[in-house]
Amino acid sequence: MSNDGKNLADIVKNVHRRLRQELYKTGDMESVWINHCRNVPCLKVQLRLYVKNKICVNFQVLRAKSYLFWLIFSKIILLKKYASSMHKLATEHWEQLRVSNPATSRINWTWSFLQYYFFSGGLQQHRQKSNSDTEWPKLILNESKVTVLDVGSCYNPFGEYEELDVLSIDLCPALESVYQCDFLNIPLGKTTVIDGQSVLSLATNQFHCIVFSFLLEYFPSPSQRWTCCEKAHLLLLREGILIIITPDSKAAHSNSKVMRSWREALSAIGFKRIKYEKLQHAHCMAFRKSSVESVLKAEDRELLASKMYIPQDFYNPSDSENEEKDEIKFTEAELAEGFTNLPLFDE
Ligand SMILES: C[S@@+](CC[C@H](N)C(=O)[O-])C[C@H]1O[C@@H](n2cnc3c(N)ncnc32)[C@H](O)[C@@H]1O
Repeated sequence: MSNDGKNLADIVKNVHRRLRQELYKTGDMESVWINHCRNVPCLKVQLRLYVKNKICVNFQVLRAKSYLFWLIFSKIILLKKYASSMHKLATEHWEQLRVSNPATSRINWTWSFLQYYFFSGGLQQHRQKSNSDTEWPKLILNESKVTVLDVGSCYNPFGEYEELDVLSIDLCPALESVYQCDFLNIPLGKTTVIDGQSVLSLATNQFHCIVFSFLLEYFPSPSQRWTCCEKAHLLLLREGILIIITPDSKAAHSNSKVMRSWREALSAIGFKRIKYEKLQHAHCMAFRKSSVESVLKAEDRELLASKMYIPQDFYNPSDSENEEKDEIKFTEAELAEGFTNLPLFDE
């Protein structure tokens, strides 16, 4: 990979690493998350507030406000930089590989699975296989389009497919075709509400497909990943599909324990894994919403949420500046290595 590509990948990885460090320091994932994404969608409001408060006579207060403003502003810049780096990495560097070797592409994989499931009889096959007495509702495609919610979309990679009706959302979108939305905290209700460039709420039982492509490892805690999967279950139509793609450049077996653990957690939510494939740089999985909402006890939920771990969750953050160097200290270092890298391709 070129130096430019490596630099872009470092910007992306550093944001993930910083979140994990913050969580280790404070142990409070809620405040870490609020801090991370606070005010991202309301830069205009922040600027207005700041200008209004500039008349404040108390110098200390003004200094504190300036500092706060600087903090907020630097965070916004950080997330914007992340968005543009991720966009460039995917569309310039990874795209070259997609063209030369289409089998390596998570986008191609997702599209070919959706074609099979929704347009080539896959849905019917799985309905029969499920051996359920339940009367399955007919999953209807509106105008023959598959409704897709692409969470953490960044640059709307699925927008190119005419057969898909895609709602792309991201904490900090790289493009205007992607709506701003914090999926972790978005309210779910009867209708989807969009205001300008932001999604304010999402309707349950609405989507044929939800995509988490390179999303879950962004979160520093297993329970945040679990929350996303629970939300996906509520938002999907019955028999709908959750696609999860997670980066890993190692051989399939190296992280099979992690993938098994995710599968168990998702099964408890009501998702059945119906397709798994290891591509050169990613694990690709399709989960089918096979049951209506399950009622879980609080202690079971906690245990199940912990199953959504990734190896980096166990790093000592004081070592994390030199994460790669320090891997040898961990018993699961082998396992962890694959996940410390977003796909970094050797040229
Ligand atoms: C590694 S990028 C993946 C981009 C794209 N899906 C792909 O496969 O190339 C992860 C994206 O998830 C977004 N993200 C992280 N947390 C999110 C949240 N709570 N709600 C919405 N998007 C989120 C980030 O802003 C980032 O753009």
